Order: sequence, then C-alpha cells, then structure tokens
Amino acid sequence: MINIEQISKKYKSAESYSVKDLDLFIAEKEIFGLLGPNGAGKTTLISMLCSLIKPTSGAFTINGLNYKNNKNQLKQLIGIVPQEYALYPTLTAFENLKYFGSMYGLKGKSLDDKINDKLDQLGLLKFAHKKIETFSGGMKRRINLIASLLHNPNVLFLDEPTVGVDVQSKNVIIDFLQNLNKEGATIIYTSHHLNEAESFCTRVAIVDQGQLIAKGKPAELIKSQEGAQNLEDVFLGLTGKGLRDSA
Ligand SMILES: Nc1ncnc2c1ncn2[C@@H]1O[C@H](COP(=O)(O)OP(=O)(O)OP(=O)(O)O)[C@@H](O)[C@H]1O
Repeated sequence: MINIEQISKKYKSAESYSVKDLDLFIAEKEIFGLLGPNGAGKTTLISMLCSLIKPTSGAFTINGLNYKNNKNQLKQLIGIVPQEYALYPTLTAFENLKYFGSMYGLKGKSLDDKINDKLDQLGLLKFAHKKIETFSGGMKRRINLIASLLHNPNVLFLDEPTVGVDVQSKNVIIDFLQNLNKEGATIIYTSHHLNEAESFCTRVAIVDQGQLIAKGKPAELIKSQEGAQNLEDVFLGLTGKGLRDSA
C-alpha cells in the first residue's frame, strides 16, 4: 500500500544525494522499521513520505494516493510523529492536544473523550492539566504520539519515537503501537534500537548512504548472514564498524 519508486533527494545546499534511487513496497498493517547509521537518509525518506519535503526525483503512493494530486487526502490518511517535540511548553497537555485535534477539524466532546482515552492508555491522564514544561522527555514523547493520531490515521510514521526515553516509557510506547497495529494501523518507524526493531517489526530495511542495502523479516535477515546472532550483527556486517560523523 506504500509504493516507493526510484525516489531520490538532494538538498539544495548538499553536494551529494541523501536518498538515491530507492525502491520499496510496504504492505498494509506492517510494522516496518527503517534502520541505518547516522546520516543514512532515514529522516529524509520519512519526511518525503509525509510530504514535508519534496523528492528531487521519483515518486511514491500511499493507498494509491500521491502527494502531487492528493495532498489533503494524504494528510487525513497519515499521522506523523517527528523527532523534535512540537508542543507548546506553557500550555497544558490537554490544551496542546485540543489544539492539534482542531487542526484536523476535530472538536467538542468527542475530541475531549478521545484525548482523555489516549492519555489514559499512555499513563498520562493524571497529568492532563499540567503544563508541558513540567513534563519529562518520555512524557513529552507520549503526548507527541497522541497529537499525531487524534484523527485516526491509517498509516503512522514515527521518527525515532523511543530515543532518549526510559525503559518504562519505551515499553508503554511500544505496547501502545502494537495495539494500534492490531486495530489495523500500518506503522513505519525509524530507530537505532536494533533489539527493539528485531522484536517489534514485521520487516525492516537497512539504509546506508541513501541507498537500501537490505530488507526483509528480521529472522530472515539474521539467517541469511553467516555468523549473525541478531539484527545488530547483520547491521554491523552490512554497514561496517566505522563512525559516520559528518558536518
Ligand atoms: N536540510 C538539509 N540540508 C542539507 N543536507 C541535509 C539536510 N537534512 C539532512 N541532510 C543530510 O542528508 C543526509 C541524510 O540525513 P538524514 O537526517 O536523513 O539521516 P538519518 O538517517 O535520519 O540520520 P540520523 O540517524 O542521524 O537521524 C546527511 O548527510 C545529512 O547531513
């Protein structure tokens, strides 16, 4: 249902491509992990799929919709959880979520009920009327997650949703996403947590230097690489052990 064909992105100020000629198909109801070293192009790819930036060339469709002709329909279909918090620190959690809901035309009691329900599911109901500036990183990430799905998106994109959060918050987020998936949502997420991806994802793709270098079910990838015990072994085998710093 997500069909990506020969997609490439070269930022105006960049000398080389951040994503190059990438083909990928993601089926409905998958939990799909995009993995890769720093600077591999994961955020760039996800940002194109969310129509936040335009591809330099190539194309993609989500449920047959394309970003050139169906931008508004795509906006209703997808939810986006960015890496950075997009919350107003001096407003309460509830006020923030009311604001995000209103951007999708949601309002009234049905919106309030939905916000309370999601806050409850993510263990935050008792903090509903506290200001965001008093929240920990893990709490803000969970609010960010709720903000992205008040309009019931079919497809949820998450850019490193569990980075910098404690184990408890991480488990709550993963369980919550697994439940969403059971209810029918397709989930595409980027991560550096390979153990997490190994157990959480139905399939993963490993991206390096803007190109897809492997894809498949975690167990199949592990089996296909000699000596690999886990996804981390596969990842290091394919991407090498060198640092990927750049500036
Ligand atoms: N706005 C931009 N302008 C120019 N170059 C960019 C821009 N955004 C990203 N890049 C470059 O594109 C490449 C891919 O970056 P991207 O953020 O997509 O990687 P990533 O896999 O998400 O990395 P990380 O794991 O560190 O988040 C990098 O070389 C980065 O420096």
